Amino acid sequence: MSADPAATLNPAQLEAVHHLHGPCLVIAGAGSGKTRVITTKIARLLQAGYQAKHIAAITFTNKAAQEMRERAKAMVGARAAKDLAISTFHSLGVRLLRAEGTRVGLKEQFSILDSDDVLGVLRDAGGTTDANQARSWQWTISLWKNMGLNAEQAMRAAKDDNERVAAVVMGRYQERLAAYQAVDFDDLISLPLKLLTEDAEARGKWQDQLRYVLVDEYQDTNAVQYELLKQLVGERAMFTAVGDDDQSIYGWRGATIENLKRLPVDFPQLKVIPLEQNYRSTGAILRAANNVIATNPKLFQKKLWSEYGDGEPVALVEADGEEHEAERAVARIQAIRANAGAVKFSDFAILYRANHQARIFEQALRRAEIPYKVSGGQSFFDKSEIKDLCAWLRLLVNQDDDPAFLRAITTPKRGIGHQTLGSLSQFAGKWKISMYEALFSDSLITVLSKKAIGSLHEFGRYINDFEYRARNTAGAEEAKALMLEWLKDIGYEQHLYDNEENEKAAAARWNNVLDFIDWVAKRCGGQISQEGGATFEEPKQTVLQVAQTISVILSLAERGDEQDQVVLTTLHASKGLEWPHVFLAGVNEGLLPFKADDEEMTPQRLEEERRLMYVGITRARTTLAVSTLRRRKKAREMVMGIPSRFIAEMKLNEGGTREDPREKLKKLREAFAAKGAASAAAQAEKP
Ligand SMILES: Nc1ncnc2c1ncn2[C@@H]1O[C@H](COP(=O)(O)OP(=O)(O)OP(=O)(O)O)[C@@H](O)[C@H]1O
Ligand SMILES: [Mg+2]
Repeated sequence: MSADPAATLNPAQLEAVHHLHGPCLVIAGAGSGKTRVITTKIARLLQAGYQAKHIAAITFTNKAAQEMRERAKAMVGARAAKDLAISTFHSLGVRLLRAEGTRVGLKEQFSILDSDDVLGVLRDAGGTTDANQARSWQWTISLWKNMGLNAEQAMRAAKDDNERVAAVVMGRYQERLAAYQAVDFDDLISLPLKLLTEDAEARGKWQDQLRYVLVDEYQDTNAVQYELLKQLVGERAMFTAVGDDDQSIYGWRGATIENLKRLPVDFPQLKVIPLEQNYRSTGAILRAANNVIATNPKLFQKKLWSEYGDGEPVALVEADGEEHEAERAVARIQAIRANAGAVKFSDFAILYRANHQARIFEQALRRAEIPYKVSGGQSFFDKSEIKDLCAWLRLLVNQDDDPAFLRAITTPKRGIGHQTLGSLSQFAGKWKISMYEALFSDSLITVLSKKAIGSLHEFGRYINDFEYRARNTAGAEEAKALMLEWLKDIGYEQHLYDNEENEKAAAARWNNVLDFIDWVAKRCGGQISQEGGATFEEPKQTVLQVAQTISVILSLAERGDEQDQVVLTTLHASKGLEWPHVFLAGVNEGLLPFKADDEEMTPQRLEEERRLMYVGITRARTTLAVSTLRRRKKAREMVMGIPSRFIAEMKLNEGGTREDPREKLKKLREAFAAKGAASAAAQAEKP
């Protein structure tokens, strides 16, 4: 361990790190080093004699937990770090239930239901096959559970008939979970809470086990999590919580800022420490962030300043549509990398409000051969339907690609069974040829029936025929027609509907397929009509040529250096993280602030969206681009894009020279001293 783990902290951070004998709350803006306080404090606690296993740090996501473990490891060494209990509230809950579940009526082996399982149980409990109905119950019941309500209490709290029905379903749902010996995610918090509240012995044991608790992102805890924390720390109240009320973005999931207000009431000895220096962002970025959040009512007054100077102004990108926006993002990445030395791909993040916004960026990044990863959501190209289609395209390009062959021949199913394919594969292995080549071999008859060979030949002929057509079809419109014909030939749409549990999911997949087809077709050139009606002429390419480039792009992206990738992520999942270069996409009314068509925008919702914008801006260290769409796609239609009110609130044209007051003072003093020295020198020169 380094001599003093806190060597590079400022006095306020040090105060938080060294405050060991009582509860401590660090409340401070983004990038002020709150998480750094937590990791350093872990080292400090070890130094002060705490054993690692007695220290629990609670983070908001598994990823954050992993990162904190890495940081702790670097600071205190792998041995000490191993025993630290660094986890999310949920995984801490799992640990408690695995150890003590029998005390709250669980068998030793209980199961944890994921969201799909829960929907299944809810449909059963509510006697419906309607997935949307089940989803709405799931939502309501989860909120109730997070507020600490049981079914009876929920019934009393219910505001209308819908909610009363939900409360009845909740009762039946809980009965079923008990019968199945299963818990859902919310139970992972509420059952440990019940345990610690009602069982003094268990409470004593765990308070003795986890002697010091640290909580990051405290503003996003919900009521049940807060109660659990209270039970864990008990009267001794040895804990440090850090948070920022301006970054509370999970109100929709039951997180409540009340927890911040309650802390000093429940723990009168609480030491509250503000941090004011930001170590993350340039002045220009910080000013934009401060300006936006200033519009929200304040719980705690915070003034953030940075020593880093103004830096580059925040860039405002105005794009003609989603595709243009993605091109602009790619161009920025390329320009920044070209202009500055040693900029890695992993220095860039593209942030957006909703998952579906990722796809167009993915496609543009692929086209530019820039490695990327979609964090906290599924990549478009990892979706099974897109992988299916890519397998077919790969097979067109190279019939000897066995994995692609296997995927294509089995999706959709065409009555060729596993046994047939197994024999074909063995035969191919024996003769060291590809499965495709094996399929046309005369001696295949020694291992397969005539009927099986007949179906294999049919598939082989189809591939040949498709390849021939792909070789001879060029231009966007023609390409699209060919590909739609192909999908019809192989019955792909039907395949999706046969394999998805509900129609909505199948329709969503089919939509992805159509998007993919459009994307491929556009690359085939010719007369292309752009979003919004403009057309232009591109050199024509055949479908086969395009399939070739796509195959290359696909394999490139898969081989890409795992670490060095542009990050695509939602604003919610970006919390706590930072990148040198951030591109904030789709900053439009309706998208950010997000507003559903049937939704009435309450002031509370708007404030939460504004905090989300604040989170987004404050992820950036060196450059920030905020992008807005002049036109945007809404349900497959183009609508006019209205710049988000948050853009005006950033006040990008104002200021730019506003200095850190301390900097200003220092300069004044220096000027004064210089002046004094000059006049002294002038005096001295006088005869
Ligand atoms: N005293 C310090 N001196 C230099 N750099 C620091 C100091 N404290 C923190 N940093 C750096 O500043 C950046 C922001 O710190 P950190 O992530 O801890 O802030 P935070 O308050 O947790 O931010 P957020 O609210 O976004 O979670 C990190 O790169 C961190 O290493
Ligand atoms: Mg943090």
